[in-house]
Amino acid sequence: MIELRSLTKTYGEGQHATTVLDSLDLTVSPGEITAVVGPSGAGKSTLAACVTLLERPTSGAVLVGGRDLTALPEKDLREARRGIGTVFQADGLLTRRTAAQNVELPLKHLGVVPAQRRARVAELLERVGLADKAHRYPHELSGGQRQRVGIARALALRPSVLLSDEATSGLDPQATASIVALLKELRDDLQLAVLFITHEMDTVVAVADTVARLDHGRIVEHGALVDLLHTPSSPLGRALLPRRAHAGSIAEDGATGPATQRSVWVVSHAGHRVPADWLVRASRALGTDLELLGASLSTVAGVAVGHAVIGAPGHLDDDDVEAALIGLGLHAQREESDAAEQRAAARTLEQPLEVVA
Ligand SMILES: Nc1ncnc2c1ncn2[C@@H]1O[C@H](COP(=O)(O)OP(=O)(O)OP(=O)(O)O)[C@@H](O)[C@H]1O
Repeated sequence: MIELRSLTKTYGEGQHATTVLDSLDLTVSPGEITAVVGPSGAGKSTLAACVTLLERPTSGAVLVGGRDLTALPEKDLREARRGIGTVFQADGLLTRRTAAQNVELPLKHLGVVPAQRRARVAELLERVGLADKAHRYPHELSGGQRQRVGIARALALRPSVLLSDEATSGLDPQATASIVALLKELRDDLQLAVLFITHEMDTVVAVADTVARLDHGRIVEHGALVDLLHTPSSPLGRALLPRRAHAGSIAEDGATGPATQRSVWVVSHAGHRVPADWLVRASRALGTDLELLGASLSTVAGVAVGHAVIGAPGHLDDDDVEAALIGLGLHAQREESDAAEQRAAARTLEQPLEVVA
């Protein structure tokens, strides 16, 4: 487990002081992946540096397994840092060493005897799916494979916490997916507490159990991923599952009549409670057809989540439409947008509708 308590980092002094981390509290439990997201300059890199104590926090505590790292003198810190394995964006592998030799380095520095080192390296490479690449040099490996070697090296000293600082940034989607799968496996098999710092929202949705949003050095939102995705009032929930533009019958030729004669609703789809045929049921309840204008739906942690944009004929009362949708377990919010905006949105549609099984 890793606990950050009132973690504060201020650079400079007096008039020139800048507080980059501001009384930050965060706990990641064993077997949990917590993603920390935030815009550029929010303090993500500083957080990573303070967690490993490469930067000394100005105040506050970093506890790993209940032990406060900030209270330790430099000589004891080295040993305590072994509790945290780190993986960075640049894999940081030594180019003239093989994958096995790179993984072996922390064990060598610790003075582990050669026979044990070899056994542990073999076990680690097996663990990350690279047993057959032990003797390859970094330039002979793909980006994803290099990052796997980095993860194996980070695990060499059996840490209880894994800090991933933009570890998947710059990887192609396939390699990212394979690293995400590996991190989840490690979370479950080794009961690691994983602090996953990233700016990639798609990856957060794929990997995180909980998400914290960092802004100006403070955690301004924090919660379980699925809860955030089901909370339309949550900026983080919205950012994690971006709404696709409207599509379909909002055509330039106004084939279905002027868009102003219809109300447009954004419906958040919380799959565990909503019947699959909710659109048909809502239409039936209202005695008229609702139109599906666009949707972005996917499955997270086995639950269908996402947004749909629907159009309701203008003669319907807003309260009735809302009641029909809410009655089916949906969140519904009427969109204030004029026809011109809707046509623009239709033109900017990027992706086809994803169909959820
Ligand atoms: N050594 C330093 N001295 C003064 N200010 C610093 C120092 N390091 C970082 N900062 C400031 O702290 C703030 C947070 O920086 P940080 O690099 O942690 O943000 P970030 O969220 O990682 O951003 P990015 O996603 O762009 O890497 C920035 O405003 C930055 O200018």
